[in-house]
Amino acid sequence: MQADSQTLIHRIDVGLAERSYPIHIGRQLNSELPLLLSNLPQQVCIITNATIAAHYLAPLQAALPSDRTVLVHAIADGEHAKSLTSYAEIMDTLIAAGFNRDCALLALGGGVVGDLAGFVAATYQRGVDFYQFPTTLLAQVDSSVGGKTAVNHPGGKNLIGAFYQPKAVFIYTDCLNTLSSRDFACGLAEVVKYGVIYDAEFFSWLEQNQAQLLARDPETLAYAIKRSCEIKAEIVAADEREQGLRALLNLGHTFGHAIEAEYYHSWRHGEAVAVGTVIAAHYMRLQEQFTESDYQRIVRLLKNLGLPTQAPALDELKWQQRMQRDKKVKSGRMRFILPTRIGHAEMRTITDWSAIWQAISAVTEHTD
Ligand SMILES: NC(=O)c1ccc[n+]([C@@H]2O[C@H](COP(=O)([O-])OP(=O)(O)OC[C@H]3O[C@@H](n4cnc5c(N)ncnc54)[C@H](O)[C@@H]3O)[C@@H](O)[C@H]2O)c1
Ligand SMILES: O=C(O)C(=O)C[C@@H](O)[C@H](O)[C@H](O)COP(=O)(O)O
Ligand SMILES: [Zn+2]
Repeated sequence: MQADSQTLIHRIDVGLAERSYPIHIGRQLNSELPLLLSNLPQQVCIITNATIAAHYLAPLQAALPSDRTVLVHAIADGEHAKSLTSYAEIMDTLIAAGFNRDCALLALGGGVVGDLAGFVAATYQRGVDFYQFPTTLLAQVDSSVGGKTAVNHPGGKNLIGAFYQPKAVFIYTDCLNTLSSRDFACGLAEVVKYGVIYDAEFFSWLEQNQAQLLARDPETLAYAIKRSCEIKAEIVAADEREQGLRALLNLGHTFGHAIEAEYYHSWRHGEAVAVGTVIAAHYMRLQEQFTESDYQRIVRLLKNLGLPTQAPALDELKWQQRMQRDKKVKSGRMRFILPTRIGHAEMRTITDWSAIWQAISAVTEHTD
């Protein structure tokens, strides 16, 4: 690994035939960036929010070729901005500025900005180029890679969207220095996910490197991001449209999305995924298909990384209604990603609601 903060550390390719693209991982918006962006079209729109812009808009603008027409569109900060309203506002901006089909959109931000900008890119004039500049850990390890783009609907998370791949992903790990501890932990929830579903060795590495991760040690972080992107790239290349393998990336999300949809003002995606992962593991433990010791390892690691492991109180009917809107539901039957051991998970159809409810109840925080 290079120690020089100006150079690229890693490049990973997402292999999707003619839609393949690189993930560049470096420390700072660096000297290579102008070269990597030299093929940008004439019209460029950066989509971001004010919090992120305050830190990273100027360096990104400085790295763009100087003769381009650059528009900046800032959305509101927060999950509520991943909406059809924000989507329509960006469309208005692009149309008012006369942006053509050969424009490019740059998503500068976390998962909210990336998912929304990607969906705009997928649909503006039936599809324009877009580039991801993820600035949260969650976006660097997960949402910027793989082409799931979406907005939320009051009925649920990511209900309106498209599979649409970026042209390239540019990850700069020093951006994480300005991220809050809470949002940093959210990214770690998705990092832990990769260990649980796919790579037992990586899970053990996370257990052994908790302190360095929490201290945001650059080399430790670079490895965690690289390994996460490698796993995601491999899964996406094998199953871009989630016909099978890719569904594993949804571990904990059936439960997590229900919590998020009900409590989006107070719960973050990564926090809800952490709790959802615990519920999934607890369900399997109750079925005696997951060991007590693996269950305890997951709970301990998530807790140590600063994540919640207990669900908020939520009515049984609300859980059921929310989970019925999950995109994995097939012929009216719920399907879940369930770990069988650390490093391996499977998708299963479960028709016995009482068994699911038992796992949810056991993991729910009781305030009385
Ligand atoms: N498309 C996918 O595959 C995928 C994967 C995982 C999650 N998601 C989606 O991602 C979203 C969550 O993303 P998120 O956790 O990045 O949340 P987010 O985008 O809301 O960002 C979290 C907070 O961090 C701030 N922020 C961003 N970068 C910063 C920086 N470098 N320094 C300081 N503050 C910074 C943001 O302004 C925001 O307040 C959810 O909507 C989730 O559904 C999508
Ligand atoms: O890339 C994927 O595939 C994922 O499922 C990654 C998840 O972490 C992410 O939260 C995704 O947006 C969930 O997708 P959804 O299909 O359940 O909306
Ligand atoms: Zn997720």
